[in-house]
Amino acid sequence: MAVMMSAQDLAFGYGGKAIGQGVDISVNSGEVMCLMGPNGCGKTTLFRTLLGLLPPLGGRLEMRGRPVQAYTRAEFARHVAYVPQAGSSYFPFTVLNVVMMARASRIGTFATPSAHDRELSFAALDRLGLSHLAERSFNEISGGERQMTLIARALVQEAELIVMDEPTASLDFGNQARVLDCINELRGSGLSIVLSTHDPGHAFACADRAVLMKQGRVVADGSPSEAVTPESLHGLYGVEVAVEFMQGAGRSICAPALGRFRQE
Ligand SMILES: Nc1ncnc2c1ncn2[C@@H]1O[C@H](COP(=O)(O)OP(=O)(O)OP(=O)(O)O)[C@@H](O)[C@H]1O
Repeated sequence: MAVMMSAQDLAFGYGGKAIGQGVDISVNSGEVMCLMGPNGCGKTTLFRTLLGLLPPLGGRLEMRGRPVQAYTRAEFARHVAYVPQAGSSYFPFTVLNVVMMARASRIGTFATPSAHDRELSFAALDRLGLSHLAERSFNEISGGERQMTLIARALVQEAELIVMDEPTASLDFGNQARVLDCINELRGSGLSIVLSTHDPGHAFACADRAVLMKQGRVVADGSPSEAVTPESLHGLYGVEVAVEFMQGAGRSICAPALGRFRQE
């Protein structure tokens, strides 16, 4: 399998101060990697570095065998798309226009989108079941719809790798499932995806690889069943966690064992 992005002995952080170091990870073509770790362990800082927004403080970071810093922003955007957390929105644009804006990396920032760009944007919305929202204001749709719109936006960028920062954060149960389903569908189409999550069960739901990070260092990296275990999760979060296969869901799920269970 071709390596899409790789980091070797990567150190990353802000203003010369390392938040993480000694990170060796690689994302293969068509692979979904799920990154997890406690608050403040450095997930977002690592993502900013992978996205070329922060310069590496040490080590090597390559996209398709070429240092990330050697790419121009426009060139890089043709390979890598970013899905930020939807949060609150201040985009006074229609959903279709928010998606279409991502075509800028293909057509030039100041070029006018063509009928083809419009068609592609509409098709991406349709693929995620959002076409009925195309003319609605991005400010006036729900958080889940916004998150899915941002995924559609990443798709029209036609990148090979999509980096998603906690794509299920603040989504209700149904929308979390829709986003995970959507990631699974994209995974089948050959795209590489790196996502972060606070629910280790998401690794079983949609990932080929799980990477566990603590205090800026990778402490486990493997298939979800190798890397996500009661022991590794206890080491990561300091709580007892049950990791069990659930027949009805067709995959393993993770649930913290609360006080009542600990005493049994
Ligand atoms: N702009 C910044 N300048 C300096 N330090 C920062 C900056 N942003 C974050 N940090 C620090 O870097 C560390 C890692 O933060 P980061 O946001 O990468 O963690 P995270 O794993 O994404 O956390 P969370 O799960 O809470 O989102 C934290 O100690 C944080 O205080």
